[in-house]
Amino acid sequence: MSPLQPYFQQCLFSVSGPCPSLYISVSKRSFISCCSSQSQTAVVNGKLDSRIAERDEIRLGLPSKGRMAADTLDLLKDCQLSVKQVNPRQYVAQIPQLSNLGVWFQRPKDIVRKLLSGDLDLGIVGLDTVSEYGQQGNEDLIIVHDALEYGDCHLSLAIPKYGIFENINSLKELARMPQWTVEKPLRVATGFTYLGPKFMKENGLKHVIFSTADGALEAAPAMGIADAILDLVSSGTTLRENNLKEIEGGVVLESQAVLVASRKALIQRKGALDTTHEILERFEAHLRAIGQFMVTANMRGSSAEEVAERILSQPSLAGLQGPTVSPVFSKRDGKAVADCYATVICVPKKALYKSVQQLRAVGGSGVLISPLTYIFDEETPRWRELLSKLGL
Ligand SMILES: Nc1ncnc2c1ncn2[C@@H]1O[C@H](COP(=O)(O)OP(=O)(O)OP(=O)(O)O)[C@@H](O)[C@H]1O
Ligand SMILES: O=P(O)(O)OC[C@H]1O[C@H](OP(=O)(O)OP(=O)(O)O)[C@H](O)[C@@H]1O
Ligand SMILES: [Mg+2]
Repeated sequence: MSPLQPYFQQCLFSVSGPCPSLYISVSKRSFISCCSSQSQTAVVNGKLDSRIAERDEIRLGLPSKGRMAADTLDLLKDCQLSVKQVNPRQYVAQIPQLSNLGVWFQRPKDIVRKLLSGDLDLGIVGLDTVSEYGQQGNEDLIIVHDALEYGDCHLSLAIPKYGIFENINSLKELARMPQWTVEKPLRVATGFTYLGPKFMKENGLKHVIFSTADGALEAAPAMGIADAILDLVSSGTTLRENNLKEIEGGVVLESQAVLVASRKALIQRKGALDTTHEILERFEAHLRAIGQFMVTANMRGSSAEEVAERILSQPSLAGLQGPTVSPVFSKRDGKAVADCYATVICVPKKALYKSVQQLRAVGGSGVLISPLTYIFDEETPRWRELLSKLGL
């Protein structure tokens, strides 16, 4: 029997107050996943007990399947944080570089729920999932990195291109349509039952009702089940193929993969903040590096300054902080003499060929190009931001 079971029996639906999202999750969604036996958040004698579960490992939740799964593993691999998973059906794995961390594969929405319940400490999911299942505004979730640069999509309202909607192209026009009344509200099909109503309310649409389904929502208008849908869009193909259109002002949220953490875990769990710092630094340094190449070349010249001046005369050769120019020594008459210089610069991928041409134009030869793994800068702004969100 879990140590919390007696509490659950006494106060099954009294988990509220400081943690309202837990209450909503319990009443509207999966009770079991929110009230895991390992979570130590419970109301005892009217007080919130917010101790975190005792365990030695820090837990990172990663998507077990779906469109985020492979890209998440690729990102970690590119950051030299490869996940060692014996086979894809095994839901627990390790990252050898982070010895105090265990990886748990879960469905994206369960990652967010388990962060809230204290069963996970860190997770990687889409911002849409955090916003929907983390009930934005909940103080216990912190976005550590908000732009991991994959899983891009947006949550958007879409209506049919035909019939009464033919000339409706904005949310304002949709709201002004005389058709929507108390008796006959606008019917919206969505899987986003928290963000959907919130968005409509914020935008002053009064007569709206929602229905929900797990997928293929784009069929709902043609089936006569709904007037509009609210769903994720990336390429726009599914909308187009189902004769639907997005409207001005209808985007609820722009989303991409994010690193999210439990505030409680960062503050209370031993090692969690240090591990988060390392993951954040590696992500930042890698994401900074993927847009850049390192270019090295030899340059003849009379001095390092003269070579640097020639390089800086070219618009694409400034590098991240100006070019590095170092003497290359050869022995002449028994003496070490520098008559050639090596230059190293970082060049954005899209300017690569232009940079090579410009290097050659100012006397560069033997140009070598290598991909960059990391660019570690000074302390990242995201880390400072995280510390300030934690009040540290
Ligand atoms: N075109 C897209 N459609 C849906 N999700 C997308 C799209 N592009 C990127 N994503 C991201 O991928 C996530 C969906 O991943 P996945 O399909 O694995 O989850 P899911 O469908 O919510 O899971 P489940 O099958 O458990 O309902 C979204 O939350 C979003 O962040
Ligand atoms: O803009 P697009 O690139 O066409 O992508 C959008 C579609 O992709 C997702 O569905 P998914 O493939 O997950 O299928 P489902 O709706 O059955 O879950 C989403 O729910 C949209 O239907
Ligand atoms: Mg899906």
